[in-house]
Amino acid sequence: MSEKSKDTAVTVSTPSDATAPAKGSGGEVLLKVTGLQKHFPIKKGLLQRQVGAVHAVDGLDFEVRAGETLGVVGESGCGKSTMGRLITRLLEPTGGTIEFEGKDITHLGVAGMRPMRRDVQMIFQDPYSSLNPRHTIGTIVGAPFKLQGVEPEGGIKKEVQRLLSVVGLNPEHYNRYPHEFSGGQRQRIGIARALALSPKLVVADEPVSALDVSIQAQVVNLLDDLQQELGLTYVIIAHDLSVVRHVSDRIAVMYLGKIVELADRDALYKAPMHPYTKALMSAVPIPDPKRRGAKSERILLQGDVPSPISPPSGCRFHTRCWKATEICRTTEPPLLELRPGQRVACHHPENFEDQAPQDTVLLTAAKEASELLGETALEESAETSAAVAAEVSGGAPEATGTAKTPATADAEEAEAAAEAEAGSADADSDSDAGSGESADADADAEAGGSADADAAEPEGSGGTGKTPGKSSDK
Ligand SMILES: Nc1ncnc2c1ncn2[C@@H]1O[C@H](COP(=O)(O)OP(=O)(O)OP(=O)(O)O)[C@@H](O)[C@H]1O
Repeated sequence: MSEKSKDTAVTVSTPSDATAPAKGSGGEVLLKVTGLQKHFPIKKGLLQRQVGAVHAVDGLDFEVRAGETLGVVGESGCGKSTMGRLITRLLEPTGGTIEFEGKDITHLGVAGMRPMRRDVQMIFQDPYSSLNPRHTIGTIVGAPFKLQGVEPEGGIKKEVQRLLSVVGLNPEHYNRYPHEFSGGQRQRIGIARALALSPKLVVADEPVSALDVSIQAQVVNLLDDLQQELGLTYVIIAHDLSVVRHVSDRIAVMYLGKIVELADRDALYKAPMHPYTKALMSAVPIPDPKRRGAKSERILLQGDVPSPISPPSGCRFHTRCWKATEICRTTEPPLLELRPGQRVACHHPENFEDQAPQDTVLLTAAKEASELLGETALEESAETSAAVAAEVSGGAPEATGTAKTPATADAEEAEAAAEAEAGSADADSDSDAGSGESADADADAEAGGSADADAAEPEGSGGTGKTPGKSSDK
């Protein structure tokens, strides 16, 4: 455990201590998602006839292993939150399957889900709306016990106070109301509520994005500590790559309802293979001023994310990709494990041998996108792709990625409800995007909703001090 843990107030003593799996991806598969889809119908007219659908999540395959943290990143609207709500079963999937500990929970009803609610909890983004202002902290954190009919040893009050100290809050504040706490503290209250029933999997949707930067680090460190102490498994959804890098063992990059790359954290940051991942990475500021000068080319993606109502054909990223060729427009690339532990859905991956070397003519959109790139970035990309291709195939790089720089390529014309369980409150699939979190706090309680924080953060709560810049130590 890192040094930060020593100075935190995290003093946990649960039976899970002894059995907490080592941090990493070596555990058993806890959650397995196959072909997961969520299409929100678009209805119009008096008869509310369906005229289309928002393809929010469109065929996800991944698994989460016990004890690991899977980070999920992507631009706004790519379906991250929908994915989180699907795997916690706050939304009913349109297609695909979700297995938790080997059990198919894809279409379990409210009663069937009840026992599972203990094992899977969710932390929401907004600490201000996820706690009922009329209830005391004791009532909020103790609600899951009542909803599940669980009587902890020593009584609910004692257990709630223990949970408050676990998340770095003063147990004496049991009778206080949410407005008496700072945002950071409220986030901790939400985390305490999520932990009440000793879940196995915690899905945190943007757990720190509403917080002041200085408080983000504390909450991230608290989550980290709790994972180590309690052997938790996390799926952490965030758009901030620095946060994701800090907390994750593996990272899934989403674009327009699909996973385009799924890899171990270090591999992903060292050698991203999907051009979209590369572009996302290039947008992360380099904190070290000495390194800022070097390789500072930014890949500026042109335009907005296309509409999920009618996503582009083939590879969904082709309308914004500087490497896109005809095959990208026509054929969807499968998510393939091109390197051990690194799955990528791309015909022309970075840092790897080209998957469609015969297809060398850039699309018009690709040429436009490439204008925004620094020459050096393109050259470097071509060079590394060619070199790796040579290494992998043991032969000459020939007409692989090298042919795909704008300088050498020829032009060519071408053209892209929820099942609201106790916790979901509102979350009706067809009508409310992210309302689950803003809804009634009690409702979230059973599902495990909570989360957020801000400045101040007085009573030396857990996870103080460290910034998310601790890089490799997680
Ligand atoms: N209940 C709903 N009804 C219709 N469309 C929805 C609903 N919920 C989400 N969407 C749409 O699905 C797409 C994915 O939304 P989602 O909130 O999952 O994305 P996200 O990646 O989490 O974005 P953000 O980071 O902004 O929250 C968006 O286009 C969104 O408008």
